[in-house]
Amino acid sequence: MAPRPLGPLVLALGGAAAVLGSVLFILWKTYFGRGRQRRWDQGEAWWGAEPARLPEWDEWEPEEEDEEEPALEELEQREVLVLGLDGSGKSTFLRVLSGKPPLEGHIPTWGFNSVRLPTKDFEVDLLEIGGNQNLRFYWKEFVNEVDVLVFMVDSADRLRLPWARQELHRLLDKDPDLPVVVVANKQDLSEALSVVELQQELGLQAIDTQREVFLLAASVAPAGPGFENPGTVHIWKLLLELLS
Ligand SMILES: Nc1nc2c(ncn2[C@@H]2O[C@H](COP(=O)(O)OP(=O)(O)OP(=O)(O)O)[C@@H](O)[C@H]2O)c(=O)[nH]1
Ligand SMILES: [Mg+2]
Repeated sequence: MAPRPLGPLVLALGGAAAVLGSVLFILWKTYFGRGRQRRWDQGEAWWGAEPARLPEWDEWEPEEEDEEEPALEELEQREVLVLGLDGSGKSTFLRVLSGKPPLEGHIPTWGFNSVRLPTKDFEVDLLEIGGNQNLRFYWKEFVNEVDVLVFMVDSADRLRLPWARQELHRLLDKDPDLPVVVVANKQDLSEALSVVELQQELGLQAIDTQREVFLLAASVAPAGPGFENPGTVHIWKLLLELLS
């Protein structure tokens, strides 16, 4: 039997991803697009909607509030964007950071995935955008909105390292001042490239020395027992330093 043509299906999936990406982009822009201000200001919904209007009847009297609600303590926000090819370990990183166990297998992120982690001085929003090829197109739209970029690399995925390199450099070109933490993930795997090899493969040695680019070896979810350093702690410590 002749193989069925995949063209229409691929087109439909591509179209769906494009629509999804646009919607996500709009959501992101309204959610993140107000700089570093707190986004849940009193009386305002987080998506920027108008607060509900009260009816304007003459006889209508609002009930007197006895006590004012105590103001929420203002904590500044910091934004970290987590990007990298599909399967590099972004969702796993967010899960482990927020104290959850890694999921079995790869469940692709078809859009955004975020966690908010409080610290003593500020709250850190970590936001992953899926690494699927259709979503990568939107990555560059977000780099100017954040304080730090984490770029996750699967150190054992040798075949796709040139793609990772290309995407990383596109992002570096987009915002020359953005601090970047490149995570050489999956160091627990025997076929993983070392940090020195990755520095070469990702073209990091050629980057302007003024620029803040860090390359950290990690294994955010080691396969099997016996791998001592899970690798999220030193990434988190570096992020806190960069965000302070
Ligand atoms: N061996 C090993 N596997 C890992 C590690 N980190 C993540 N994985 C596995 O890699 C697979 C993909 O991880 P995800 O976190 O879903 O990847 P992702 O970057 O979010 O992928 P997309 O959402 O598709 O962009 C999962 O099966 C994880 O368990 C690691 O440090 N070592
Ligand atoms: Mg994911």
